[in-house]
Amino acid sequence: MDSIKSDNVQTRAKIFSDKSSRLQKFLFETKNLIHSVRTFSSTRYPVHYPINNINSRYPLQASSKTYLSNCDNSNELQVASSSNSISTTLNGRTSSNANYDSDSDYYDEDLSSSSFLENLNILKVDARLFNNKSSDIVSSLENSSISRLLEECLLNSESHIDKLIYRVADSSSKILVTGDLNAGKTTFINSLLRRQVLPIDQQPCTMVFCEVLDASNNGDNEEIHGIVDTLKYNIKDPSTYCLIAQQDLEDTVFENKPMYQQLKIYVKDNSDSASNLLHNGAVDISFIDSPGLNRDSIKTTQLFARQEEIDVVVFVVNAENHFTLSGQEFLASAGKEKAHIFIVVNRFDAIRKKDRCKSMIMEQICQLSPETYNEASNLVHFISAKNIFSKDSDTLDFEIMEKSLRWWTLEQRFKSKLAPAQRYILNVLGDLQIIAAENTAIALTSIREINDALRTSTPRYELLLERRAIATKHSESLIDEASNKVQEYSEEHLHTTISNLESTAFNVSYSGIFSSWDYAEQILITMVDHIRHELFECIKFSKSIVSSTSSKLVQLDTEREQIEGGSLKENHSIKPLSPSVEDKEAFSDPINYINYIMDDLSTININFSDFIDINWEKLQVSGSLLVSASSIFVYTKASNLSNLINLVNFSSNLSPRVLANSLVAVAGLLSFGSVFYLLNNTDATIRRKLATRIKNKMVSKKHISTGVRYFVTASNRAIRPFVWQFQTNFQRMLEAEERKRADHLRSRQLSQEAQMFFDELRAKISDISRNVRSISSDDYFK
Ligand SMILES: Nc1nc2c(ncn2[C@@H]2O[C@H](COP(=O)(O)OP(=O)(O)OP(=O)(O)O)[C@@H](O)[C@H]2O)c(=O)[nH]1
Repeated sequence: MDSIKSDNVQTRAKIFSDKSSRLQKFLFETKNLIHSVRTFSSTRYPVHYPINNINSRYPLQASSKTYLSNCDNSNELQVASSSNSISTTLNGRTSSNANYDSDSDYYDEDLSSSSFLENLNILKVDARLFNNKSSDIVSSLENSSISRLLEECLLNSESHIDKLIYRVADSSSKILVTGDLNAGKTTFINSLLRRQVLPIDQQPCTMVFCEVLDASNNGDNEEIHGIVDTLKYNIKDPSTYCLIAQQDLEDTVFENKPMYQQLKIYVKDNSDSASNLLHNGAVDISFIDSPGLNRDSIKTTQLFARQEEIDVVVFVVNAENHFTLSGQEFLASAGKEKAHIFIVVNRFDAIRKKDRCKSMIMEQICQLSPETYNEASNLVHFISAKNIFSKDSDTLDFEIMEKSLRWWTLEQRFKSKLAPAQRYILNVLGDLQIIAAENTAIALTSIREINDALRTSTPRYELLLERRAIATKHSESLIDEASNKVQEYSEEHLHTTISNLESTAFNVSYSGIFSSWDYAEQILITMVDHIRHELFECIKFSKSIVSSTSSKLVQLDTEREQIEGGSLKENHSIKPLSPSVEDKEAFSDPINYINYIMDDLSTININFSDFIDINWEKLQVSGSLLVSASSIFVYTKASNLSNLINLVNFSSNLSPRVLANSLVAVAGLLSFGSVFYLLNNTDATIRRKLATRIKNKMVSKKHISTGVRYFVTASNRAIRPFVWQFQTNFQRMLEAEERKRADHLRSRQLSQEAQMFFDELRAKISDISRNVRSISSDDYFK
């Protein structure tokens, strides 16, 4: 009683307010932390669950264990491990099995538990969800899916913290007054208010829950609100309640027609603040008068008492009846929620043998609620509520009870409002610590593995770069080599062909002067055909060069494939050139050009001059002889022979006749010889002349150089795809390697980011946990 007397409500209220605002701050900080984890998980790095440990007998993976052993204060994790007292789950709900009123060491659990992972709130929920029938589902879930589950849990946790913040900030307290029929519950409340607010009757009369609140909650207006649906009730929205006139209150309370779930009665209490319980400057208290317990009402009242807002349950016992069966049943049930019940044994004035009554009732309390019995001096009061209204009566017991109730309400307020929030923060932070430790370990492992992979892949990458440079150069040189070969061969071959063109027609038979024309035609065809043939020989050679070069490139690509080692998913290796599909397209241009040359050569017509040798020396001899012979012949025939002889006489001592005959014979012989000579070499002349003309045409039209260019270009064109493919394959191989390296670097950066994030998270968790734990209840309960 001394402690009660010395109780300073204002001081306690100040302590409460201080703790409340600190706790609110830490709730906000915890919420921000959870939010940051959720955001980090959804945007940067899917946070890992220690999912493999759910069913494991081992509490943590080695890495996490290491962390825990290094943790500056392992209690903060172990706080979360409290096996029986964890009242919250990470889906944001408070467990109905929570028993945070059971003792004052509610956050000082057995810290030696090694299997706190099994008690990880988040995982406990998930493990139950998945482990029932389909444990395979867990292992089949992608990390990202599990992360999404975590994000959902975190979101729920954030909204639960919002509720806790609201609850911690709420300065009001609710006292539920219940008990047997006619025990004097209403009289008790009226006595506390020092005012006949609620109707009283000798018969059981209260049919509805009536909450009495200070009018300051309703803008200082005294009003009675009949509420049909308490969940929808909004004091600012008149459509959510019915205004009940003061004179109708009695009928409404006695009959509750129409059916209200609850009445809210706003009253002004004009007594001084020290004795005003409703609005006493420290805590705003409201009283809820409930219908007397019977078969019909007990369940409803039990449910009502279980509500979070109910800080204190006052059980009113009729001293004359002691505990009825209904009363006993209620206490047994309420004891599961609230270990301590404030018991008011009323109508004590009507008891004659007070001590006997007291000891009998105390015995009953000892059986029904041992915790209450242990605190009986504060929690069990024998009073006469009615006496408050009679001036002569002794009200000391009532006043003591009143102080006790106020003290107990404040104490319970701490327990019901602050302690759950405190415990929730520690539990959530404990869970986050485990997740952070797991993720730090995973991030570190990942960084180590990536570094190893990068270390291994760097020499290979450098080798590939080197090989590519060599291979590119080599493949390009193969093209140049091929071009040079084709060029050299074609040029030499075609020039030789043109130079030796004449000899190609030796096989054509010459049948004499009268078939010279046919012979010339045949020669022309033969020579042009030969040129055509030789041009195609050049193409053949070019193709052979293409083929051998492509084989070399295939060989190079095979060597490349060996370096690749089958690391690429698709096979792009170069296929050897099939003879059947030798690049017709690539060689279509030179073939067209050959046809063009052929067309051009076909314009060469046989001329008369092709039969005449244009050798001037021969032509002079033959010509002079022919002229002499012809002159002699003409002179002899045209003038007369004597003249001729005379003429000869001047020049010779021969007899003129002999001389004339001789001249004719000589001229005739010479003329015949010349013609014979000319006609006798016609085939050679034709061959030479035609060969020369063809050659000249070939040279003047630059057919050889152009043709060679076509062959070189066509060979290049045929080889180029092989070179491209080979170089592309190398490039693809390098790109795959670069992609792998880029992936590694990206993953490493993410892992490093994650490591930093979780390191910081762990530090912040430690910080908040320490601060939250420092909000001890000790100073409050002294
Ligand atoms: N003698 C005596 N009678 C009391 C005392 N308190 C209440 N009563 C009487 O007991 C009767 C019932 O009182 P209520 O306050 O209506 O009882 P209740 O528990 O609210 O009744 P229900 O809610 O209807 O169950 C009334 O006639 C009161 O006058 C008391 O301390 N001493």
